[in-house]
Amino acid sequence: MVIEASGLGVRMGERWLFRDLDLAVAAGECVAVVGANGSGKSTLLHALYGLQEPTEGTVSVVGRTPDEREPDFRRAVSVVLDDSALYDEYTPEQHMHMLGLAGETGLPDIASVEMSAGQRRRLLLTGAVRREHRVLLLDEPERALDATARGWLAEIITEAKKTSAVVIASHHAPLVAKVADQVVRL
Ligand SMILES: Nc1ncnc2c1ncn2[C@@H]1O[C@H](COP(=O)(O)OP(=O)(O)OP(=O)(O)O)[C@@H](O)[C@H]1O
Repeated sequence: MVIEASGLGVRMGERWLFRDLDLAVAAGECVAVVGANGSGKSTLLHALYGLQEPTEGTVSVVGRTPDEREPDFRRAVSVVLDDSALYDEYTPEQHMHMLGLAGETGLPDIASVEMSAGQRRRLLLTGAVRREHRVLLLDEPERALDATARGWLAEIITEAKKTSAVVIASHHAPLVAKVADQVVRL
């Protein structure tokens, strides 16, 4: 298994967001985490990336305890967790170049700060899926995307699944129905 969690639980103050959660995701599989606002979906993704210490239980991703500061871990794990990972002044091509990638993104050749929310999201998603990875973690990837881009999103996740283990948190039922092999409801 590329991603394994056993008896995982996170408590915020007095409240357990989730508890006794077991997860096993192999390469070629996508798990969709669904649930109401505030149910703990982002927190679970953060635990898989080492940004949230579990209160109880164990997590292993690519055979390691998640730690986003660790270069080998970062190399193996591609994420889109929020919109903060762009450089305001950089164009799409400059962002791809920074990731060691070339190629057309289909996005306008303007600084990311001038782009719409949906265009920025497409740029983040493009960078995440094009770089080599064994794990893909996407938090509400459908956010700000129009109908055409949502279709594209389902395609890039399906493509990414061919080589990696994928976990998405999503509120978009059609996307979950298209790409998920397992659904975890929080
Ligand atoms: N650093 C923190 N300190 C205290 N509480 C937090 C912290 N981070 C998240 N929470 C709380 O944990 C709960 C779960 O938050 P989380 O963002 O994981 O939910 P979510 O399911 O992703 O929600 P949404 O669908 O709105 O994105 C929320 O009630 C939130 O207020």
